[in-house]
Amino acid sequence: MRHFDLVIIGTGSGNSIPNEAMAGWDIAILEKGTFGGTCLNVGCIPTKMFVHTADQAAAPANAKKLGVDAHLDAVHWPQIRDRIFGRIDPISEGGRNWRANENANVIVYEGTAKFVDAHTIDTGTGETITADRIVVAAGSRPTVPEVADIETTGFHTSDSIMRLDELPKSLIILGSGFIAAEFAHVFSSFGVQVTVIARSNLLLRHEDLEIAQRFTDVARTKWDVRLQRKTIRAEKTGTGVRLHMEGPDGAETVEADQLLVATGRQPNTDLLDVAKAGIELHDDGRIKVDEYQRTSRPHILALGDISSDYQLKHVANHEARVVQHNLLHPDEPMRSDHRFVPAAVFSSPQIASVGLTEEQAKARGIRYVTASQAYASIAYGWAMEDTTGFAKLLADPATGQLLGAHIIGPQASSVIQPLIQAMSFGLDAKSMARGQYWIHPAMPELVENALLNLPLD
Ligand SMILES: Cc1cc2nc3c(=O)[nH]c(=O)nc-3n(C[C@H](O)[C@H](O)[C@H](O)COP(=O)(O)OP(=O)(O)OC[C@H]3O[C@@H](n4cnc5c(N)ncnc54)[C@H](O)[C@@H]3O)c2cc1C
Ligand SMILES: NC(=O)c1ccc[n+]([C@@H]2O[C@H](COP(=O)([O-])OP(=O)(O)OC[C@H]3O[C@@H](n4cnc5c(N)ncnc54)[C@H](O)[C@@H]3O)[C@@H](O)[C@H]2O)c1
Repeated sequence: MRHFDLVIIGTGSGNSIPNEAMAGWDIAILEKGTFGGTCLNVGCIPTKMFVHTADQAAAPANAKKLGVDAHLDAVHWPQIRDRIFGRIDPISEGGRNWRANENANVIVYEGTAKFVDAHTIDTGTGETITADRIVVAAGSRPTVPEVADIETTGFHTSDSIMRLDELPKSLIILGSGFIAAEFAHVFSSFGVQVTVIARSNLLLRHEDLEIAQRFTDVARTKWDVRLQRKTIRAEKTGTGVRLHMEGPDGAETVEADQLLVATGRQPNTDLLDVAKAGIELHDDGRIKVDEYQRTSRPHILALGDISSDYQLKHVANHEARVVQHNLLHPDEPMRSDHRFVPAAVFSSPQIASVGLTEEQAKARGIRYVTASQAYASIAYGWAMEDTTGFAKLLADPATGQLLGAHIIGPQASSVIQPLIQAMSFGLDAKSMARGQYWIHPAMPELVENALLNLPLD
């Protein structure tokens, strides 16, 4: 049986761990799917390439209020799809070739790995291997909700929807989180009739309440938004799919050409038989790790979606850097820093957030002051004629330190970055607002004014 110094399961963020300092180590990398993992192949990167294209497709309709008559002539779905994957697929293949053929100390096993015991792994290729240390970076996959006949009716998830043969005329999106919000924007901007079905009374319910409320209000002007619906059954029709639901007004149905299920993601621990390694799990199936990314078996480390509180690529990458350091420097390990984890929803409008929501501050009994600033009241907001965007901040009244920042509106994912920086480096709101120039009349004036609006001494 072949023995390795290090085995890494999963080629998403896990693939970034082997570096030159490990050139003398025997390393095995195990992958069951497409090399490069979720973000590159079916996640962040293709979705944002579609979102940018959707922003362009939506631009003519938005230009009207500025006095510009423009018209969207056509959306060439196959060309868009092939442009995006024509760029991504070679990157994945190149990454695979580099690891498999050009890294002298790395062997790639392409199969579904399973633990045999805490040091032994069945690679799923017919070969079983052993290792001194193991990194589990096996990610997550879409959850399919319990809806009668959904499997036989057929549906898409984020894994398949971006590779459709043709653009549907209509699309039902089941779910109301990140993926639902982003794909609703993409497909509706391409002219598809979109219905979004939510169990709760708001879309993006994890956001600060005022942000989720505003997003839901705007969404209702563009998409058929059905809130507080329980989906009971799916049914195949001559042209697509019909869903049977229970809602506030009783039973109802909705039909479309295609169905996208976007109801969350589950960790891939079940595929790995982790019980055989004696690794402890959370109730939701995630691997339990300590601040050094060590599992309950200290020679096994875990990172990213399979263990993290956050299903975000920048978090998986951060945790991979921590794991890499701790493998190389076991006597001087570093801790993961999850204090100020930002996230953005690349929909329309965009949303970005970091730190506490107002509801979390209240629930935890944390003292806070809050202030908002509308895009409509800054000069660049006038330029864009924005009427719905705003920034909302929470700060500690005693120290002026920021506790949370939430932005809904144009380029929110970029506009929020100085607030993430201030929180990460402990800059208080007043020093931040008045201790630097803010380029006039640019979008970050939204942040400057929100900071100045905070009722701080
Ligand atoms: C549609 C979508 C859009 C997203 N957009 C964003 C975004 O804009 N920004 C952001 O921060 N995050 C985004 N995310 C989340 C982000 O993609 C994930 O948090 C991140 O990719 C997780 O990385 P990972 O390394 O933990 O897992 P992954 O990248 O999923 O890698 C795990 C790998 O392990 C392999 N594997 C699993 N089980 C086994 C096994 N038993 N044996 C061998 N191999 C196995 C899998 O095939 C996979 O390749 C998005 C996710 C989706 C689905
Ligand atoms: N921009 C980004 O960073 C980005 C983009 C996409 C995905 N992601 C990551 O991927 C994860 C998965 O995304 P997601 O949108 O699938 O999950 P999510 O957790 O964001 O949202 C899932 C939604 O589905 C709802 N839901 C669950 N079961 C349901 C049912 N039976 N019927 C109707 N609704 C139901 C939930 O209430 C929730 O609103 C996200 O949590 C996020 O961390 C990030």
